[in-house]
Amino acid sequence: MTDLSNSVSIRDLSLSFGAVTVLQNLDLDIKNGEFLVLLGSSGCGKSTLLNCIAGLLEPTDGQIFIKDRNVTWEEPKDRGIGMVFQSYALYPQMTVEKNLSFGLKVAGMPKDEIAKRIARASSILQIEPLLQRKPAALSGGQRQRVAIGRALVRDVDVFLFDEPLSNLDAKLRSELRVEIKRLHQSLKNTMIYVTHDQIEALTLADRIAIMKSGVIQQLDDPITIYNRPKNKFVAGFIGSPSMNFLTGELADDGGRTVFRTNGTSFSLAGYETIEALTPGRKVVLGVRPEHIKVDGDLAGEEAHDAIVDIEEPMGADNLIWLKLAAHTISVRIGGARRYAVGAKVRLGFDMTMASLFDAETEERI
Ligand SMILES: Nc1ncnc2c1ncn2[C@@H]1O[C@H](COP(=O)(O)OP(=O)(O)OP(=O)(O)O)[C@@H](O)[C@H]1O
Repeated sequence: MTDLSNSVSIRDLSLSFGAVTVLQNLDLDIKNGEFLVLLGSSGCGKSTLLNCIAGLLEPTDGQIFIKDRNVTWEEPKDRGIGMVFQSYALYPQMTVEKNLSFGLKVAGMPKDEIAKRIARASSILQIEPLLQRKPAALSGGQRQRVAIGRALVRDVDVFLFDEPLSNLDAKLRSELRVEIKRLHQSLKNTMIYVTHDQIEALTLADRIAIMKSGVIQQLDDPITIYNRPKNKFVAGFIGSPSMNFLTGELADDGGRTVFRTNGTSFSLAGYETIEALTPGRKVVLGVRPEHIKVDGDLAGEEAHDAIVDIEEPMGADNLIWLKLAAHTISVRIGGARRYAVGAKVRLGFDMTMASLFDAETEERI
Protein backbone atom coordinates (compact mmCIF):
# COMPACT_ATOMS: atom_id res chain seq x y z
CA MET A 1 0.00 0.00 0.00
CA THR A 2 1.17 3.51 -0.71
CA ASP A 3 2.21 5.48 2.33
CA LEU A 4 0.20 8.69 2.23
CA SER A 5 1.66 10.33 5.32
CA ASN A 6 3.65 13.49 4.91
CA SER A 7 7.33 13.49 4.24
CA VAL A 8 7.90 17.21 4.61
CA SER A 9 5.56 19.65 6.35
CA ILE A 10 6.04 23.38 6.38
CA ARG A 11 4.08 25.34 8.93
CA ASP A 12 3.54 29.07 8.95
CA LEU A 13 6.97 29.72 7.49
CA SER A 14 8.16 33.29 7.12
CA LEU A 15 11.52 34.61 6.04
CA SER A 16 12.73 38.16 5.65
CA PHE A 17 16.08 39.56 4.61
CA GLY A 18 16.10 42.78 6.64
CA ALA A 19 13.10 44.78 5.45
CA VAL A 20 12.45 42.46 2.48
CA THR A 21 9.88 39.77 3.22
CA VAL A 22 10.39 36.83 0.85
CA LEU A 23 8.11 34.21 2.43
CA GLN A 24 5.11 34.93 4.62
CA ASN A 25 3.09 32.39 6.65
CA LEU A 26 3.63 29.66 4.09
CA ASP A 27 2.10 26.20 4.65
CA LEU A 28 2.93 23.19 2.49
CA ASP A 29 2.63 19.42 2.95
CA ILE A 30 4.61 17.09 0.71
CA LYS A 31 3.60 13.44 0.75
CA ASN A 32 5.92 10.47 1.14
CA GLY A 33 7.38 9.55 -2.22
CA GLU A 34 5.91 12.58 -3.93
CA PHE A 35 7.68 14.52 -6.69
CA LEU A 36 6.81 18.12 -5.88
CA VAL A 37 7.90 20.93 -8.18
CA LEU A 38 8.20 24.51 -6.94
CA LEU A 39 7.62 26.60 -10.05
CA GLY A 40 7.80 30.34 -10.49
CA SER A 41 9.63 33.16 -12.21
CA SER A 42 12.92 34.55 -10.99
CA GLY A 43 12.74 36.09 -7.53
CA CYS A 44 9.45 34.49 -6.44
CA GLY A 45 11.13 32.82 -3.45
CA LYS A 46 11.28 29.18 -4.57
CA SER A 47 15.03 28.78 -3.90
CA THR A 48 14.61 30.51 -0.57
CA LEU A 49 11.94 27.98 0.39
CA LEU A 50 14.12 25.06 -0.73
CA ASN A 51 17.10 26.44 1.18
CA CYS A 52 14.96 26.66 4.33
CA ILE A 53 14.02 22.98 3.93
CA ALA A 54 17.69 22.14 3.38
CA GLY A 55 18.78 24.10 6.44
CA LEU A 56 20.93 26.53 4.45
CA LEU A 57 18.74 29.45 5.52
CA GLU A 58 17.17 30.12 8.91
CA PRO A 59 13.49 31.05 8.77
CA THR A 60 12.37 34.17 10.63
CA ASP A 61 9.34 32.28 11.88
CA GLY A 62 7.54 28.95 11.50
CA GLN A 63 8.51 25.28 11.52
CA ILE A 64 9.75 22.57 9.19
CA PHE A 65 9.09 18.88 9.77
CA ILE A 66 10.79 16.04 7.90
CA LYS A 67 9.28 12.61 8.59
CA ASP A 68 7.35 14.14 11.52
CA ARG A 69 10.59 15.37 13.12
CA ASN A 70 10.89 19.09 13.79
CA VAL A 71 14.12 19.95 11.97
CA THR A 72 13.70 23.74 11.95
CA TRP A 73 16.92 24.26 13.88
CA GLU A 74 18.85 21.19 12.82
CA GLU A 75 22.06 21.22 10.80
CA PRO A 76 21.66 20.39 7.09
CA LYS A 77 23.63 17.15 7.52
CA ASP A 78 21.25 15.88 10.20
CA ARG A 79 18.02 16.43 8.23
CA GLY A 80 18.07 13.33 6.05
CA ILE A 81 18.17 15.37 2.86
CA GLY A 82 20.43 15.36 -0.19
CA MET A 83 20.74 18.46 -2.32
CA VAL A 84 21.62 18.86 -5.99
CA PHE A 85 22.49 22.37 -7.17
CA GLN A 86 22.49 24.03 -10.58
CA SER A 87 26.26 24.56 -10.26
CA TYR A 88 27.12 20.87 -9.55
CA ALA A 89 29.40 21.92 -6.62
CA LEU A 90 31.90 19.07 -7.15
CA TYR A 91 35.41 19.10 -5.66
CA PRO A 92 37.59 19.81 -8.72
CA GLN A 93 40.75 18.17 -7.36
CA MET A 94 39.02 14.85 -6.53
CA THR A 95 38.09 12.00 -8.86
CA VAL A 96 34.43 11.16 -9.33
CA GLU A 97 34.82 8.24 -6.93
CA LYS A 98 36.35 10.50 -4.25
CA ASN A 99 33.61 13.07 -4.83
CA LEU A 100 31.07 10.35 -4.11
CA SER A 101 32.86 8.87 -1.11
CA PHE A 102 34.17 12.00 0.62
CA GLY A 103 31.08 12.86 2.67
CA LEU A 104 30.58 9.26 3.75
CA LYS A 105 34.22 8.94 4.84
CA VAL A 106 34.01 12.12 6.89
CA ALA A 107 30.89 10.69 8.55
CA GLY A 108 32.96 7.61 9.51
CA MET A 109 31.19 5.03 7.38
CA PRO A 110 32.99 1.66 6.99
CA LYS A 111 34.91 1.21 3.72
CA ASP A 112 32.96 -1.76 2.38
CA GLU A 113 29.63 0.02 2.94
CA ILE A 114 30.96 3.07 1.06
CA ALA A 115 32.09 0.82 -1.82
CA LYS A 116 28.67 -0.82 -1.95
CA ARG A 117 26.85 2.48 -2.10
CA ILE A 118 29.14 3.90 -4.79
CA ALA A 119 28.68 0.76 -6.88
CA ARG A 120 24.90 1.03 -6.61
CA ALA A 121 24.71 4.77 -7.33
CA SER A 122 27.14 4.65 -10.24
CA SER A 123 25.25 1.73 -11.76
CA ILE A 124 21.89 3.54 -11.45
CA LEU A 125 23.34 6.72 -12.99
CA GLN A 126 25.56 4.87 -15.48
CA ILE A 127 28.72 6.65 -14.43
CA GLU A 128 30.89 3.57 -13.74
CA PRO A 129 33.30 4.37 -16.61
CA LEU A 130 33.84 7.86 -15.19
CA LEU A 131 34.80 6.99 -11.61
CA GLN A 132 38.54 7.70 -11.99
CA ARG A 133 38.13 10.98 -13.89
CA LYS A 134 38.20 14.45 -12.38
CA PRO A 135 35.26 16.86 -12.93
CA ALA A 136 37.23 18.94 -15.49
CA ALA A 137 37.26 15.87 -17.76
CA LEU A 138 33.45 15.50 -17.67
CA SER A 139 30.69 17.09 -19.73
CA GLY A 140 28.05 19.20 -17.99
CA GLY A 141 25.56 16.34 -18.12
CA GLN A 142 28.08 13.92 -16.64
CA ARG A 143 28.96 16.37 -13.87
CA GLN A 144 25.31 16.74 -12.98
CA ARG A 145 24.96 12.95 -12.87
CA VAL A 146 27.85 12.83 -10.38
CA ALA A 147 26.20 15.58 -8.33
CA ILE A 148 23.00 13.49 -8.22
CA GLY A 149 25.15 10.47 -7.32
CA ARG A 150 26.51 12.32 -4.33
CA ALA A 151 22.98 12.75 -2.98
CA LEU A 152 22.16 9.14 -3.89
CA VAL A 153 25.03 7.53 -1.90
CA ARG A 154 23.87 9.28 1.24
CA ASP A 155 20.68 7.24 1.17
CA VAL A 156 18.51 10.17 2.17
CA ASP A 157 14.75 10.43 2.71
CA VAL A 158 14.29 13.57 0.66
CA PHE A 159 16.06 14.84 -2.45
CA LEU A 160 16.16 18.57 -3.04
CA PHE A 161 16.96 19.84 -6.55
CA ASP A 162 17.66 23.51 -7.25
CA GLU A 163 17.35 24.09 -11.02
CA PRO A 164 19.66 21.11 -11.70
CA LEU A 165 19.31 21.26 -15.48
CA SER A 166 19.63 25.00 -16.06
CA ASN A 167 23.31 24.89 -17.06
CA LEU A 168 22.82 22.24 -19.74
CA ASP A 169 21.97 22.70 -23.40
CA ALA A 170 18.41 21.95 -24.56
CA LYS A 171 19.03 18.41 -25.81
CA LEU A 172 20.93 17.29 -22.72
CA ARG A 173 18.34 18.95 -20.52
CA SER A 174 15.53 16.87 -21.96
CA GLU A 175 17.63 13.68 -21.71
CA LEU A 176 18.54 14.23 -18.07
CA ARG A 177 14.94 15.22 -17.33
CA VAL A 178 13.82 11.74 -18.41
CA GLU A 179 16.56 10.20 -16.26
CA ILE A 180 15.49 12.14 -13.19
CA LYS A 181 11.94 10.90 -13.78
CA ARG A 182 13.21 7.34 -14.12
CA LEU A 183 15.26 7.77 -10.95
CA HIS A 184 12.16 8.84 -9.05
CA GLN A 185 10.14 5.94 -10.43
CA SER A 186 12.72 3.42 -9.27
CA LEU A 187 13.76 4.99 -5.93
CA LYS A 188 10.33 6.36 -4.95
CA ASN A 189 11.95 8.92 -2.62
CA THR A 190 10.35 12.25 -1.91
CA MET A 191 11.77 14.81 -4.33
CA ILE A 192 11.38 18.57 -4.18
CA TYR A 193 12.47 20.27 -7.35
CA VAL A 194 12.84 23.98 -8.00
CA THR A 195 12.56 25.27 -11.55
CA HIS A 196 11.32 28.18 -13.63
CA ASP A 197 10.84 25.84 -16.60
CA GLN A 198 7.18 24.91 -17.06
CA ILE A 199 8.01 21.89 -19.23
CA GLU A 200 10.15 20.41 -16.43
CA ALA A 201 7.33 21.09 -14.00
CA LEU A 202 4.60 19.56 -16.16
CA THR A 203 6.62 16.48 -17.12
CA LEU A 204 8.19 15.64 -13.75
CA ALA A 205 5.74 16.64 -11.06
CA ASP A 206 3.14 14.64 -9.19
CA ARG A 207 2.06 18.07 -7.96
CA ILE A 208 3.20 21.57 -8.86
CA ALA A 209 3.24 24.47 -6.43
CA ILE A 210 3.16 27.66 -8.49
CA MET A 211 4.63 30.60 -6.62
CA LYS A 212 4.40 34.34 -7.07
CA SER A 213 5.92 36.88 -4.67
CA GLY A 214 6.51 34.21 -2.02
CA VAL A 215 2.90 32.98 -2.10
CA ILE A 216 1.76 29.61 -3.45
CA GLN A 217 -0.89 30.46 -6.05
CA GLN A 218 -2.01 26.90 -6.76
CA LEU A 219 -0.95 23.44 -5.58
CA ASP A 220 -2.32 20.71 -7.82
CA ASP A 221 -1.43 17.96 -10.25
CA PRO A 222 -0.14 19.21 -13.63
CA ILE A 223 -3.33 18.43 -15.59
CA THR A 224 -5.55 20.29 -13.12
CA ILE A 225 -3.17 23.26 -13.15
CA TYR A 226 -3.20 23.24 -16.95
CA ASN A 227 -6.94 22.80 -17.45
CA ARG A 228 -8.39 24.51 -14.37
CA PRO A 229 -6.00 27.29 -13.38
CA LYS A 230 -7.12 29.00 -10.17
CA ASN A 231 -6.34 32.49 -11.39
CA LYS A 232 -5.17 34.44 -14.40
CA PHE A 233 -1.53 34.41 -13.25
CA VAL A 234 -1.39 30.60 -13.17
CA ALA A 235 -3.29 30.39 -16.46
CA GLY A 236 -0.80 32.68 -18.17
CA PHE A 237 2.32 31.17 -16.59
CA ILE A 238 1.65 27.60 -17.74
CA GLY A 239 1.30 26.87 -21.45
CA SER A 240 3.35 27.96 -24.44
CA PRO A 241 2.32 30.04 -26.25
CA SER A 242 0.35 31.51 -23.40
CA MET A 243 -3.40 31.12 -23.01
CA ASN A 244 -5.37 33.70 -25.05
CA PHE A 245 -7.06 36.26 -22.82
CA LEU A 246 -10.04 38.28 -24.07
CA THR A 247 -11.28 41.05 -21.81
CA GLY A 248 -15.01 41.77 -21.99
CA GLU A 249 -18.18 41.46 -19.99
CA LEU A 250 -21.09 39.16 -19.42
CA ALA A 251 -24.30 40.09 -21.21
CA ASP A 252 -27.88 38.88 -21.40
CA ASP A 253 -28.76 37.40 -24.77
CA GLY A 254 -32.45 36.50 -24.78
CA GLY A 255 -32.39 34.92 -21.33
CA ARG A 256 -28.99 33.25 -21.43
CA THR A 257 -25.72 34.77 -20.31
CA VAL A 258 -23.01 35.18 -22.93
CA PHE A 259 -19.50 36.61 -22.97
CA ARG A 260 -19.25 39.75 -25.09
CA THR A 261 -16.16 41.57 -26.35
CA ASN A 262 -15.97 44.21 -29.08
CA GLY A 263 -19.48 43.39 -30.24
CA THR A 264 -18.80 39.64 -30.58
CA SER A 265 -20.73 37.20 -28.38
CA PHE A 266 -19.50 33.81 -27.16
CA SER A 267 -21.97 31.32 -25.66
CA LEU A 268 -20.71 29.93 -22.36
CA ALA A 269 -21.02 26.15 -22.58
CA GLY A 270 -20.35 24.45 -19.27
CA TYR A 271 -21.06 27.61 -17.28
CA GLU A 272 -24.90 27.41 -17.51
CA THR A 273 -25.44 26.60 -13.84
CA ILE A 274 -23.06 29.14 -12.35
CA GLU A 275 -24.97 31.83 -10.50
CA ALA A 276 -22.10 34.31 -10.47
CA LEU A 277 -22.64 34.99 -14.16
CA THR A 278 -24.45 38.29 -13.67
CA PRO A 279 -24.87 40.34 -16.84
CA GLY A 280 -22.60 43.39 -16.72
CA ARG A 281 -19.86 41.64 -14.75
CA LYS A 282 -16.41 42.44 -16.18
CA VAL A 283 -14.57 39.22 -16.96
CA VAL A 284 -11.63 37.78 -18.88
CA LEU A 285 -12.16 34.77 -21.11
CA GLY A 286 -9.16 32.44 -21.31
CA VAL A 287 -8.78 29.90 -24.13
CA ARG A 288 -5.68 27.84 -24.91
CA PRO A 289 -4.33 27.86 -28.51
CA GLU A 290 -5.18 24.17 -29.00
CA HIS A 291 -8.81 24.70 -27.96
CA ILE A 292 -9.64 26.85 -30.96
CA LYS A 293 -10.64 25.25 -34.26
CA VAL A 294 -10.17 26.81 -37.68
CA ASP A 295 -12.64 26.64 -40.58
CA GLY A 296 -13.20 23.08 -41.86
CA ASP A 297 -14.06 21.39 -38.55
CA LEU A 298 -16.81 23.88 -37.69
CA ALA A 299 -20.03 22.43 -39.11
CA GLY A 300 -22.99 23.99 -37.28
CA GLU A 301 -20.88 25.50 -34.49
CA GLU A 302 -20.66 29.09 -33.30
CA ALA A 303 -17.96 30.75 -35.41
CA HIS A 304 -16.03 34.03 -35.29
CA ASP A 305 -14.39 35.82 -38.21
CA ALA A 306 -10.64 36.34 -38.01
CA ILE A 307 -7.72 37.21 -40.28
CA VAL A 308 -4.41 35.33 -40.37
CA ASP A 309 -1.61 37.64 -39.24
CA ILE A 310 1.47 35.43 -38.87
CA GLU A 311 2.21 31.75 -39.29
CA GLU A 312 4.84 29.87 -37.25
CA PRO A 313 5.24 26.35 -38.66
CA MET A 314 6.89 24.13 -36.03
CA GLY A 315 7.00 20.77 -37.72
CA ALA A 316 4.41 18.67 -35.92
CA ASP A 317 2.31 21.76 -35.15
CA ASN A 318 1.51 24.97 -36.94
CA LEU A 319 1.01 28.02 -34.77
CA ILE A 320 -1.03 30.79 -36.33
CA TRP A 321 -1.60 34.25 -34.95
CA LEU A 322 -4.86 35.88 -35.97
CA LYS A 323 -6.66 39.18 -35.61
CA LEU A 324 -10.12 38.74 -34.12
CA ALA A 325 -11.74 42.19 -33.77
CA ALA A 326 -9.22 44.13 -31.65
CA HIS A 327 -7.61 40.98 -30.26
CA THR A 328 -4.55 38.99 -31.35
CA ILE A 329 -5.12 35.28 -30.85
CA SER A 330 -2.83 32.26 -31.20
CA VAL A 331 -4.16 28.95 -32.48
CA ARG A 332 -2.36 25.61 -32.62
CA ILE A 333 -3.29 23.34 -35.51
CA GLY A 334 -1.74 20.32 -37.23
CA GLY A 335 1.59 20.96 -38.99
CA ALA A 336 0.23 19.99 -42.40
CA ARG A 337 -2.42 22.71 -42.44
CA ARG A 338 -1.11 26.00 -43.80
CA TYR A 339 -2.77 29.40 -44.20
CA ALA A 340 -1.75 32.43 -46.23
CA VAL A 341 -1.13 35.65 -44.34
CA GLY A 342 -4.22 37.85 -44.75
CA ALA A 343 -6.54 34.88 -45.29
CA LYS A 344 -10.05 35.22 -43.82
CA VAL A 345 -10.93 32.27 -41.60
CA ARG A 346 -13.63 31.29 -39.12
CA LEU A 347 -12.73 30.25 -35.58
CA GLY A 348 -14.62 27.95 -33.24
CA PHE A 349 -13.84 28.18 -29.52
CA ASP A 350 -14.15 25.02 -27.42
CA MET A 351 -15.89 26.70 -24.51
CA THR A 352 -15.96 23.48 -22.45
CA MET A 353 -12.17 23.89 -22.09
CA ALA A 354 -12.26 27.67 -21.57
CA SER A 355 -11.66 29.52 -18.28
CA LEU A 356 -13.43 32.64 -17.04
CA PHE A 357 -11.74 35.02 -14.64
CA ASP A 358 -13.08 38.02 -12.77
CA ALA A 359 -11.50 41.05 -14.45
CA GLU A 360 -10.72 42.73 -11.16
CA THR A 361 -9.64 39.94 -8.78
CA GLU A 362 -8.33 37.75 -11.65
CA GLU A 363 -9.68 34.70 -9.76
CA ARG A 364 -11.32 31.85 -11.68
CA ILE A 365 -15.12 31.98 -11.81
N1 LIG B 1 20.62 37.37 1.03
C1 LIG B 1 19.60 38.08 0.55
N2 LIG B 1 19.40 39.35 0.93
C2 LIG B 1 18.37 40.09 0.47
N3 LIG B 1 17.46 39.61 -0.41
C3 LIG B 1 17.60 38.35 -0.86
C4 LIG B 1 18.67 37.52 -0.41
N4 LIG B 1 18.55 36.31 -1.02
C5 LIG B 1 17.45 36.41 -1.81
N5 LIG B 1 16.88 37.62 -1.71
C6 LIG B 1 15.68 38.08 -2.41
O1 LIG B 1 14.64 37.18 -2.12
C7 LIG B 1 13.77 37.01 -3.24
C8 LIG B 1 13.60 35.54 -3.55
O2 LIG B 1 14.82 34.98 -3.97
P1 LIG B 1 14.92 33.46 -4.45
O3 LIG B 1 16.34 33.19 -4.80
O4 LIG B 1 14.28 32.59 -3.47
O5 LIG B 1 14.04 33.50 -5.76
P2 LIG B 1 13.88 32.39 -6.85
O6 LIG B 1 12.42 32.30 -7.11
O7 LIG B 1 14.55 31.14 -6.47
O8 LIG B 1 14.58 33.04 -8.10
P3 LIG B 1 15.75 32.48 -9.02
O9 LIG B 1 15.11 31.49 -9.93
O10 LIG B 1 16.22 33.71 -9.73
O11 LIG B 1 16.77 31.90 -8.10
C9 LIG B 1 14.41 37.81 -4.37
O12 LIG B 1 13.72 39.01 -4.50
C10 LIG B 1 15.82 38.05 -3.90
O13 LIG B 1 16.33 39.25 -4.41
